[in-house]
Amino acid sequence: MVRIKVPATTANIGPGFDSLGCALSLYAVIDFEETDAGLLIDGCEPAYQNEENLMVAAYDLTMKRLNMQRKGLHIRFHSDIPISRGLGSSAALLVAGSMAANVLHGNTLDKGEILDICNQIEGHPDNVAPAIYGGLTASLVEADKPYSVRYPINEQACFCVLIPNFQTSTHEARKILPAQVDFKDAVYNVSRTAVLCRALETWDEELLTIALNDRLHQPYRSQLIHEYDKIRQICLKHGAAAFFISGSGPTCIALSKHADFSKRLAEDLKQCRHLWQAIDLKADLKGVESEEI
Ligand SMILES: Nc1ncnc2c1ncn2[C@@H]1O[C@H](COP(=O)(O)OP(=O)(O)O)[C@@H](O)[C@H]1O
Ligand SMILES: N[C@@H](CCOP(=O)(O)O)C(=O)O
Repeated sequence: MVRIKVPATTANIGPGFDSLGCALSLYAVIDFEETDAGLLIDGCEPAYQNEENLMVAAYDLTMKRLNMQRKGLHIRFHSDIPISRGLGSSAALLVAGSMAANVLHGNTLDKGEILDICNQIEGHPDNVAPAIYGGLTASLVEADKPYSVRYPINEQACFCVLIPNFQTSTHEARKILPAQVDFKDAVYNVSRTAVLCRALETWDEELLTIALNDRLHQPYRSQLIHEYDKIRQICLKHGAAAFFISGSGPTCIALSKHADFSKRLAEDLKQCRHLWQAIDLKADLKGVESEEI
């Protein structure tokens, strides 16, 4: 039996659409045990207790890569990562399933191969890469193959995640994006993404505020997020260095160097309708971990 611990992730980080991502200190812990036959999944909603489950899909694709076939599987699932909120729940499941199959069958695949398998299912590497490697990652895809590099992130960086009481689907939030962008907007994002990676390392607050802006996805997706403007104003009023949509939303993130930033927001959040929950997180630097038990 193997226990997999995998972090939540925030993708895009403002201008780095489908490229930047950071692992966060919020986790799913999942046990995988091979059995003689059948599939048993404990701990998640009945709707997900079947062969369609993303953990199972990633497990099976990894077994295929290993030229093996799954017999039976018992999964015990516990996750603090909310579903369909923009914190990479689907990537966490994929990474856990792929990693489990690998560890239970000789541990012959490296992290690059796990990334490749998970990206095949997820379709973009910006959540799965930090879930695997930890920390801040930048990724690209060339001829269907994902490549990721890791950037240092300043230890002062605090991510106050604001999670509302409604969901949005990543699939739907991708459909509303335009098919083409203005050249000036492309330059706006490319320049900010490059500068942002260094500003996150040095913690240059002036640059972080400017570089964390985006013209590719947030102007469209903010319309799907109830109370977006109100939440943004609250966070900036209380001293956030920057505010951005986590992944495809609806979770938003206030970036600051204050480890208890959520406390500053508590009173104002009571005035909002969508029961925004504020949680103070740090970057997770380890990425997925496995332990044979
Ligand atoms: N416990 C779970 N078991 C199986 N599938 C899940 C589970 N949690 C989430 N999912 C799948 O992941 C999807 C959510 O992924 P997505 O829309 O990409 O949002 P996010 O990754 O930001 O949470 C769900 O619609 C479901 O298909
Ligand atoms: N780059 C993707 C990231 C989606 O992240 P999720 O956590 O919302 O699934 C996008 O912006 O569509």
